[in-house]
Amino acid sequence: MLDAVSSNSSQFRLQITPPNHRHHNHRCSAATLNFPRRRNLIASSLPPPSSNYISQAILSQKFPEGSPSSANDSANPLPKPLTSSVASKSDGSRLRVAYQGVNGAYSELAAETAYPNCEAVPCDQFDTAFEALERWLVDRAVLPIENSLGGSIHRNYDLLLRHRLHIVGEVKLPIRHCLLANPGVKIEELKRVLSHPQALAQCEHTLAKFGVTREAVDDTAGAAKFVAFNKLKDAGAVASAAAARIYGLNVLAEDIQDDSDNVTRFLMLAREPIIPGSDRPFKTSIVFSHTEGPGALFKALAVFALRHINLTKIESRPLRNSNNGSSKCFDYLFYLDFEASMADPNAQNALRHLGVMSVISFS
Ligand SMILES: O=C(O)C(=O)Cc1ccccc1
Repeated sequence: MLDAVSSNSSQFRLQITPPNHRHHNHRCSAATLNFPRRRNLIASSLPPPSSNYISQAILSQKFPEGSPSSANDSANPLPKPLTSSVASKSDGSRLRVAYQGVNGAYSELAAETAYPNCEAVPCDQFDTAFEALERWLVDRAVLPIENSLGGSIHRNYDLLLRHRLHIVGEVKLPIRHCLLANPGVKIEELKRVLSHPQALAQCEHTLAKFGVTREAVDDTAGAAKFVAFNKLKDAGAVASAAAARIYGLNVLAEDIQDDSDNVTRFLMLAREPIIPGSDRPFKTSIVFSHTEGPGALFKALAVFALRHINLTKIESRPLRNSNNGSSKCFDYLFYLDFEASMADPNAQNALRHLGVMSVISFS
């Protein structure tokens, strides 16, 4: 159930009460996946692979209508045409962009950077933001996916697969953390510091020097709000300077991240995919799985290397419930980002090859 809940700061914050077993049908239940049949997979209706060896799904792009295909590839039909993405609302109203956290969170800043003049909508949890998008309560959702110090935000990779949404853009934000406390409180008086786990990890060494214990909460601005509203004297928060202004806290220390070069990459999600073009650089995200075999991953990556397509990121996540009672404990999903548009036949062929490879390997 999706409810709009009024928060103390006079704005709405979305909360969802999940019905029991809500996500059960989203779990992976077999050792191999046939992505195109799984409705929770985000974008693509790629033709089902002919074997279980490699299956794949496109996270961020689909093939454009009428895209060219070479004679060699004509046996393998292209996925269905795209629908167009909505850049701004036709009635002139502001784009509503859901983010996890409260006013002053970095994700809010990411939303405003990606969509200037948008209405950023705070949500209790990521699931809430995603469901708000799925239920047309908002037009976009924003999701932090990786940080230059803390690495990938694994939970958010998993979330991408649990929802039928499309990646339509990304922003990279420099993150400058501050240590915040109530007016009059000195650093020496702080016993604990509250923040998002990623923020705490990014400031690990600095916080260790201050001799405080770290307490993880849902978001940085939420930590600041909690410290302020409870007028805590022994607790501070790691959050942005904007959060300090919003909740009336003092900035005790600036730039407390362990490395000044601290950047977080956020994804923008929509219900509809964008139409990939060739007018500007595009990036495509896919997810695929493969079964065992020497060099399986090497061969999968080679389809891109052979075509001089640059990979920008690879991440693996365990495939849940894939064990099936066998002695093998781990199967993986691979998330891959590459620098090419799906309007580019070279990229189309690479993905076909990824599928075709499975036929070759099994025959
Ligand atoms: O908690 C926040 O403010 C977020 O938006 C998540 C986050 C936390 C730390 C760095 C970047 C994003």
